Amino acid sequence: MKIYHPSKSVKIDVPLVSSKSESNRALIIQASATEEIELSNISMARDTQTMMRLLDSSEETLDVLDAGTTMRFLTAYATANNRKSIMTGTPRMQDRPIGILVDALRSIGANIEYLKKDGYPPHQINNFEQTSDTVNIRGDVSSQYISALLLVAPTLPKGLKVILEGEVNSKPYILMTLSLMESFGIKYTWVENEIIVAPQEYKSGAYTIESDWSGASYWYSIAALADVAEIKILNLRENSLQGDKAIVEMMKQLGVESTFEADGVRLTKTARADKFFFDFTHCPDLAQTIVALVAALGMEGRMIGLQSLRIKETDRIAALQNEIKKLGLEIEVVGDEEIIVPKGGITIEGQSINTYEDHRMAMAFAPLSILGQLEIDEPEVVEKSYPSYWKDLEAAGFVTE
Ligand SMILES: O=C(O)C1=C[C@@H](OP(=O)(O)O)[C@@H](O)[C@H](O)C1
Ligand SMILES: C=C(OP(=O)(O)O)C(=O)O
Repeated sequence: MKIYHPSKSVKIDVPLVSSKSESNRALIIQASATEEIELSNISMARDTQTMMRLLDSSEETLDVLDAGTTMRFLTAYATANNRKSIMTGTPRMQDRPIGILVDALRSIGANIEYLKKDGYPPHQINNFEQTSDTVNIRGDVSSQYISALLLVAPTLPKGLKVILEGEVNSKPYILMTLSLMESFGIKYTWVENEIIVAPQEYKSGAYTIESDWSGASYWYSIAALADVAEIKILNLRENSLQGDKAIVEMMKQLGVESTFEADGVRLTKTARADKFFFDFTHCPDLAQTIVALVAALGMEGRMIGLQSLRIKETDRIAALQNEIKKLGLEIEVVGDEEIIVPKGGITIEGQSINTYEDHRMAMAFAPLSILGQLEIDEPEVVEKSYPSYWKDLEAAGFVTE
């Protein structure tokens, strides 16, 4: 699909998609509760629609497609509810590790077998009888394993003590899980590296899902690149549960100021710093937006804390390196966790971007089409988290054909 922006002036109130991370947690809580839970503004993201469909399904095989949270949260949920299931997904999902979660569930009494490769989906969940109230789990691969355990913890007969080992990455996602649990009456303690959740029931309540801060990042990139930007993103809150609100801080270096209003956040252009630096350990989903943007602005940048990018929808470090190279700039990758963008700049006009079946590759590069016409491969990948992305961009004056 070709995309360009004829005027480089963007004036819009964006009706952003709602958060798939909040939605998928809230849906597991709703399914685990005996009392009524009312959820509003559930995300239209495919990952959330898949979660809803599978929670309602009576089939034995649960195919999550490419949804990481759906795979991890449903693995723990099916186990805790003694729901005999085969968990599977796309070929890429079958290459995304799940062994740390399966080992944790096995250590408290689950009987789970791998059907292809040890440590990876597909896997079969058999019977579960809780034999222990304590799990030890490393926190440096994916926080989703920890959130998955916590969401079911109150419903386990013995409750759960989760002992976190080593570094904990993506920590705001764990805090989001606990905050949402707390909204439905759950008490917990987190002291040093131990999170304790006693057996208890989720209480009735209502919750409105916030818009998606990860999706907001593409609008910040548009604001930074446009000549004129009058952009307001609707339904974002200053006291968000989402760690990707870190985009507000990050974009101060990249020339965009945020002002919170009652119904959303207003973006204004300001001066930018000479060099960009940020640690993405706790907000990995923002990395592609920012690497692409810094390259497009011709700035020098250093991004660290990127270790989880290699095991997401694609190897995102390799994907960024390949695509930015096509635009004429060699980014430097240091080990598995750091990218250095050299000062210079890129050429956009007439170039084409491969998206590697990764929604964030498409969404992170599309804003660069303010600077020239781009071709974006497999535009439908955005369905995973932000199905109305292209429609929203068209409303902001982008032309797609
Ligand atoms: O819990 C969540 O909702 C998520 C956690 C993060 O994954 P990791 O914990 O694997 O970094 C993030 O990348 C993903 O998009 C959503
Ligand atoms: C990594 C992501 O999602 P998940 O891990 O849930 O597939 C993402 O949305 O960028």
